Amino acid sequence: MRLIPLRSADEMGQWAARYIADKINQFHPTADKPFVLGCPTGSSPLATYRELIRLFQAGEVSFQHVVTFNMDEYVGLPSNHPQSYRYFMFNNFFNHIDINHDNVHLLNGNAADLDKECHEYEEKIRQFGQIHLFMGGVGSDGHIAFNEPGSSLASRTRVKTLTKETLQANARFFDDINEVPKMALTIGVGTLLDAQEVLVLVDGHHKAQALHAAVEGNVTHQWTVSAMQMHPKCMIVCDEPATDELKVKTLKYFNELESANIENFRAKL
Ligand SMILES: O=P(O)(O)OC[C@H]1O[C@](O)(CO)[C@@H](O)[C@@H]1O
Repeated sequence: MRLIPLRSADEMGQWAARYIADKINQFHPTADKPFVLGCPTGSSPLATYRELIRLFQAGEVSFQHVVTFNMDEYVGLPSNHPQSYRYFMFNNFFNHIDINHDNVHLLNGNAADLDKECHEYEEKIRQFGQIHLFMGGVGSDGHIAFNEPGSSLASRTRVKTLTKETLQANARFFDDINEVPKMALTIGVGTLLDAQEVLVLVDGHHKAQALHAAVEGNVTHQWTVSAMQMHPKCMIVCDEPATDELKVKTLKYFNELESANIENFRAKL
């Protein structure tokens, strides 16, 4: 696991966007060989999407041959609801880049048969072989995608009941906490572990315990982000407040490991 300790959420966005753009460009995607990108929603990836749009506008990356799979979606929100993850993705990202909308895959939280929807989603991912890079955010309870505490670390895409902590955290996006859907469709921890590479964004003091669990804790279903310790290629990008619960020694170790890469990245900004 790599940990990239940066200063701020904006800097995280710049790092993650540059990383994703470089991966796409190095892959040389074509219609027959698309780059498959996994996408999260929420506040964590906003700066990354903003920067990816800027890189696209600057001609530094194209999404013409990129296929996307989103991590999760609320159950029961109309697809044009401003808080639906479909709306979020088009509004914050897809409408501003050159992606072919046929290449966009989102879970349908209004499907008549939700289990079938989840099963077919896994099947669609399999048809592309593998997700090349899955970006994710983390909840303050350590959930990755909507894999809440207690989720099987072998889980696949399925329906999940959201915890009270997640409902409270996401209430800020709704007028009233009672409007937050209580269930979601989410890829599983196993789905994420199958990706070739995972990039996790962790920002803010309220995520400090989750970051501690991810980096210094044991692998446990109580903090599903900790399963990323078992991934052969996982990079966690964080800001300063998120490191509040890390041991000084841990932070020093990762700072030293990544200092040349971070200096190099800052020099190019
Ligand atoms: O980024 P936020 O809004 O803090 O939410 C944490 C994560 O939990 C989710 O809401 C569920 O996957 C993600 O969208 C997000 O990355």
